[in-house]
Amino acid sequence: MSLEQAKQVAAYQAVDQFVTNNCIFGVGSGSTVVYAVQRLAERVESEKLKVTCIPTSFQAKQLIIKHGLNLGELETNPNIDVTIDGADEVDSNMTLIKGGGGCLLQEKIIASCSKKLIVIADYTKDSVKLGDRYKKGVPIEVIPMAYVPIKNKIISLYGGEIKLRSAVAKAGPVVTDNGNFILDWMFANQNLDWEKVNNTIKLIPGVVETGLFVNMCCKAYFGQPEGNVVERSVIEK
Ligand SMILES: O=C(CO)[C@H](O)[C@H](O)COP(=O)(O)O
Repeated sequence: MSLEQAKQVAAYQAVDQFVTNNCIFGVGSGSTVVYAVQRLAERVESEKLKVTCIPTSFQAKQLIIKHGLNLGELETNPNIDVTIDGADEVDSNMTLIKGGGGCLLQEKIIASCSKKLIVIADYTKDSVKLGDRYKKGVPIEVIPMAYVPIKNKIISLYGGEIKLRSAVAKAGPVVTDNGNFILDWMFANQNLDWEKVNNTIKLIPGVVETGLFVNMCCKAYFGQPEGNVVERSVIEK
């Protein structure tokens, strides 16, 4: 089974288990979410479901419109029932790295307004410690004028290496949906307390948001090479 098929089975299973009639549904971003929206559109059509979709990015909004789904706004729907989103890496505590696609800020806002955040991913995202599998580091969205001091402060606090994310089909940096830059922090120490790190980095002036999602995700679906899906839930402490 290809990686794409692994993404698809995870997405379909999550949508089948979590989307119900009249729900307010947060739509994540990335390539795996494309399959979730496809499945949602099929179910809305065949079961005549009423679902209001709240996007986490320009891409998500386009997907909702393309599939003829009901597009809502956070302003009028601040209480989201469930959000289904992708992730770049999920560790054994269900801490996530997100933002590989550059949409982390709106993704975190939507996740924070959701009763449940469900992750869908292929098996390559399932790891024990952050950095085991995802090698591009933690994305950090920053105000453009502050990217150099922010970079220096993070390095002096925790070490590692930081790159300003470059655009692919444009000269210069990636500019997010919110008009900001992204720093990718390749941390050197995998044994950090990610909650503390997230809180500390967020206090640096000019940092808008980090791609560390700590204590936010309650369940993850990982599509496997054999075609089955492994489900992992947060263990209550
Ligand atoms: O956080 C994200 C975008 O900001 C994505 O959800 C994450 O990068 C995973 O994407 P994909 O499903 O394409 O692997």
